[in-house]
Amino acid sequence: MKNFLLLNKLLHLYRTPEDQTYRMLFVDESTVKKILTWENTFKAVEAAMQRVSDGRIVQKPRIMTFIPNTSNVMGTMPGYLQDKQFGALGCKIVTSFPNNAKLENPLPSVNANIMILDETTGIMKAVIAGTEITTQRTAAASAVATKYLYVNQSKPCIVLAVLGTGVQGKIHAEMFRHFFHFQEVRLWNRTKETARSLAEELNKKYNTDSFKYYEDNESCVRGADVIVTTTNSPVAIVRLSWLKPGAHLNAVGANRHHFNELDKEVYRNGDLFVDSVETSQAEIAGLDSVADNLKGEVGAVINGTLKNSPNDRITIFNGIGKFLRYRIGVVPQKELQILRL
Ligand SMILES: NC(=O)C1=CN([C@@H]2O[C@H](COP(=O)(O)OP(=O)(O)OC[C@H]3O[C@@H](n4cnc5c(N)ncnc54)[C@H](OP(=O)(O)O)[C@@H]3O)[C@@H](O)[C@H]2O)C=CC1
Ligand SMILES: O=C(O)C1=NCCCC1
Repeated sequence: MKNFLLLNKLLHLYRTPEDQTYRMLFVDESTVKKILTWENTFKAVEAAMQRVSDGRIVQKPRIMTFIPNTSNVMGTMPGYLQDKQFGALGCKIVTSFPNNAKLENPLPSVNANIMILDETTGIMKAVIAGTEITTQRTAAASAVATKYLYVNQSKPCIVLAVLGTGVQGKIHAEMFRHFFHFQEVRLWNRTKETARSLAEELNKKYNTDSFKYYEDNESCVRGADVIVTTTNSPVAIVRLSWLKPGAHLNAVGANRHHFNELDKEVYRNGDLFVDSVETSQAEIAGLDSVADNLKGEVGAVINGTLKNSPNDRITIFNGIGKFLRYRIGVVPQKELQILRL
């Protein structure tokens, strides 16, 4: 992290000496794209998960505003972290409008902005475009969970199956291959052509033939070591009988239909880990029915206060998405000149 300093330090520079108020800093999407790296996003998410489990946060379940008669939703995620280096008071607003992807000129279906407020005055200091941060952060959360629940157990990273090849499917496929060196990355999508063309695009980009297109979800999942689901599917797209003992799953799809991409039997026969027990209990419909399978937080595994599952157990990570995950480590000071208003 040599070139990276933290946003809160940067923001001190915006205090004007005359009136001691802050100028508002706006960091747009293209600036974020220039300065974010997968490595730093991974480290930020890893640190944030640890802090959630250390109890060094104030973070209530987010407020989801469902827009009637549509599948559109706005999530509001306030949070506070007391920490000299990483401290933050802020709020992310994220929308999920699934039909954006089908527009004549497609837009991302998930869009976000992050507001940062001064911890002593409560004055807003910055608005940071949060769509790329959300994209990378979500895949990094799955990657951190996979590292601590699966890879660190010396389990094989040969075959990755990615179900759903929208924005999240694509970044999961690329990031997981980058971090864990999967030999084969299988891609399945409801609209088959999208998976086929993504496999082609990624094989070309990385000069490889490891990205494989699959016609049906069952054959995509059978034999996979790690499975990622990134769809809006309201019904299960992964069944227990397709899974290898000891496989790891990251269930990312989280719109109106939290918790539905994996068949209930998968949860009943697996160990479930989350990023925050408190917010997951509030948000994940049906969690009560598999309460015995909820083992705890990934951060607790990282901190060493929660034991990993036995090697032949199926493990599942359900990430909900948190303001604090976005806040830390996001803006490198090296870009100070670019960001100075
Ligand atoms: N947990 C978290 O923190 C986050 C969760 N998400 C969630 O991840 C999911 C994917 O997001 P993103 O990639 O940005 O969205 P995209 O719109 O880019 O992709 C949506 C994907 O879902 C598939 N899909 C939609 N409806 C169905 C269905 N009924 N059955 C099967 N597949 C379906 C689409 O397939 P097709 O091409 O056929 O339409 C496409 O592959 C969403 O549920 C989103 O809310 C996203 C970001 C953060
Ligand atoms: O946490 C997030 O960010 C999201 N959660 C569910 C909907 C899309 C974005």
